Amino acid sequence: MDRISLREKPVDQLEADEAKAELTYLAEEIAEADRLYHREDAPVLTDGQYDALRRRNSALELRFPTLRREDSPTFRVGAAPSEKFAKITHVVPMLSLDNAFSDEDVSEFGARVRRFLGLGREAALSITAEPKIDGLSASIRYENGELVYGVTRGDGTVGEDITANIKTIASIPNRLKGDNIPDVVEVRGEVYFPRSEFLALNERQAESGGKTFANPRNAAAGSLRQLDAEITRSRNLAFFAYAWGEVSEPLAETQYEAVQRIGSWGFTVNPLMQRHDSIEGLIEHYHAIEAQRSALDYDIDGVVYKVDRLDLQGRLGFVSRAPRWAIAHKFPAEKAITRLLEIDIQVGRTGALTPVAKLEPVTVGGVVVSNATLHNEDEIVRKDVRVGDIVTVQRAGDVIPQILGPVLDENSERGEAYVFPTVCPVCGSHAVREKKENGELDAIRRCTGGLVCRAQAVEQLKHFVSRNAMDIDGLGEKQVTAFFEQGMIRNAADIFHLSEMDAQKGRGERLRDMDGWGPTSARNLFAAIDERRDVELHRFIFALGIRHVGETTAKLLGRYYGSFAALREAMKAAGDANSDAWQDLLGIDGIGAIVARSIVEFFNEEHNEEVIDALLQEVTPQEAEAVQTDSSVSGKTVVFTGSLERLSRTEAKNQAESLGAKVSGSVSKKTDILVAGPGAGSKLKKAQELEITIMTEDEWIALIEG
Ligand SMILES: NC(=O)c1ccc[n+]([C@@H]2O[C@H](COP(=O)([O-])OP(=O)(O)OC[C@H]3O[C@@H](n4cnc5c(N)ncnc54)[C@H](O)[C@@H]3O)[C@@H](O)[C@H]2O)c1
Ligand SMILES: [Zn+2]
Repeated sequence: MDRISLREKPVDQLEADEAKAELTYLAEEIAEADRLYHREDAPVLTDGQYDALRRRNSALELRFPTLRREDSPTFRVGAAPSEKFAKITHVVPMLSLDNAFSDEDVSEFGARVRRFLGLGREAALSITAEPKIDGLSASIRYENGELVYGVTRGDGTVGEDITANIKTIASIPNRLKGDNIPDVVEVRGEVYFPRSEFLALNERQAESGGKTFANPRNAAAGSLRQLDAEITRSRNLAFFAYAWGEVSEPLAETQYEAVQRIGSWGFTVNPLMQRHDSIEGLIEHYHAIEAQRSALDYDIDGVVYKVDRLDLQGRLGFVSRAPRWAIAHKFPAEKAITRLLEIDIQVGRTGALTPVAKLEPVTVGGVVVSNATLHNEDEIVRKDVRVGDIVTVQRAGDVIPQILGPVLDENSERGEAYVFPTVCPVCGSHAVREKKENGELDAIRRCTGGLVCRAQAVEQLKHFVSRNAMDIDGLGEKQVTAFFEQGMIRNAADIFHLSEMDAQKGRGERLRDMDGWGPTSARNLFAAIDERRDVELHRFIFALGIRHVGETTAKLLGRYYGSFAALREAMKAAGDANSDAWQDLLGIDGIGAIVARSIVEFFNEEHNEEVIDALLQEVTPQEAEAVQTDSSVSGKTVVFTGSLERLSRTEAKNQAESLGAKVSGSVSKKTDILVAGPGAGSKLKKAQELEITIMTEDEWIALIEG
């Protein structure tokens, strides 16, 4: 999700219309993140990124109160319940919490509460502090001590009915214990996934081909929000009670006592909950909890403070999505220090080379980390991370831990600066960084050996056989992946040997004997493959999977060069940046420098050449559909410039091409005709210098119609 990069402009420098646009953007972005996180249990942002979006939104609304949207994230909690579940409306809404990120934020919270209540600085104010459990909240309703239903928070007003799932959780009683039980009580708290179970769950999931989870919170959400409660049961979820919803009688006078009372009914309440009379006391306890964090069997992401007296809570009430009497003091991201053993380069399915740090295993926030990302080449340089260094690793509530940088002192003995490979570690082809539109280098280095690179093979093969490429009947993504996995094809050329290889196999081992195949379908497949041996040129070019070359570019290339041999020869020549071939390629209307460079790199990578040679043994791409060769402009190179009045640019271009002309975007010695409309500038001047035939639009039309 590239879109989430925060706009950098300081809030106090924004104009109202900019702020308005940004508020719209933030509302959409946050709503989408909420949906993915709360409903799909599949977040795409880190919690840090998400919190930053919300903070920016609040800052904007503070500065431009009138621009606050009706659907502002400030008013919203969570996400609407999923259609998968029946809905239950909360009698008492389930809200979120405001966040504090620093000690000052906590002091400010205390001051705010005192101001609101009209309490002087000396007046007593007791506040509880307890871990903020990173799971998902649920409300469980009891009538006369019997469990009636369980609900998720949903959007705070309406939640999802998860009664069957809740009943499978051992730490949630089906019947409340003791004799001190209200007629009606909704116990609220957090369902979480014990850490001790988390790694084991992921291992089991991976083995059985199921979904693995990024962290215990997602595992908890994914396990609880199941249609099949037996799956929930198998997951050993746990629950901490810390709050309540509707009650038929007051539970106690204070938060602390109310929670202890809930505990007496058979619920687990958190043993780290304390009461303090000063902000200093709270912050001290915060640090004490933080220090134990990695030893706890549950993930926590902060400490929640709540005004202890329930009568004061009642007076303080709520602001939009959170109570005024509570705040969550979030922990900074978790860090640890360890040694960087090695930098591994992994090649992705699209050829991207990603550096992965191999670490001496270390526990970060309760999870053993032995791999971390280094993002890309520039990051390694910027942080000057070297193999052998002691480095700081961070895990910020998200999936992949990252390396922050080396920890150095005068005595550090360091290795050489890391040199990022310029060849693909998988296939040995060149790996290059593209220049972007703005002239900067792309952060990602990619393998150019698209046709030979094992890392890219499956994706390449899928593309090769796809509908708009070779379009082989009966050979789709599924089949080609299966053949690859069975070792029957490694690259595109192998497809054309399938039938031959198959014929050499013994009885019971041939394709016709395989699951899902039979004599007819196997025969049909081989026939379909044979039929595509004389594929159209543009399909063949597209099928090669050259980066940036889509169907349109493939057609342009096909039309311009006419045959595969001509294209290939020209591209080899274009490897020389001073060549006419390179200028020619750049001149093709519709092909920019980035695309051109990528094509040339592809054809000049020797590994690709081998596969192209092998392919050409099997496939004979047809010459581009014969264009009219007897027209007055066939074979001529034409450039259009200035504004055209009778034809649109595209029309003029298509027409010229269908008459066998080549349309170029720039004037060179090779240009035969320049069609110049009003407003023509530098191209006209250049054509005059080169003494090229110059025509008006009318003259051009007369020429082609004549
Ligand atoms: N990564 C993403 O895309 C993404 C998207 C949405 C939300 N989030 C995460 O969720 C947070 C916002 O979600 P939220 O609205 O649930 O707010 P929140 O998680 O910051 O705080 C409210 C919740 O804390 C929970 N909680 C845990 N222990 C508690 C305790 N002892 N007392 C009271 N409540 C306790 C309750 O479930 C409550 O609903 C963000 O700060 C972010 O970390 C991430
Ligand atoms: Zn490669």
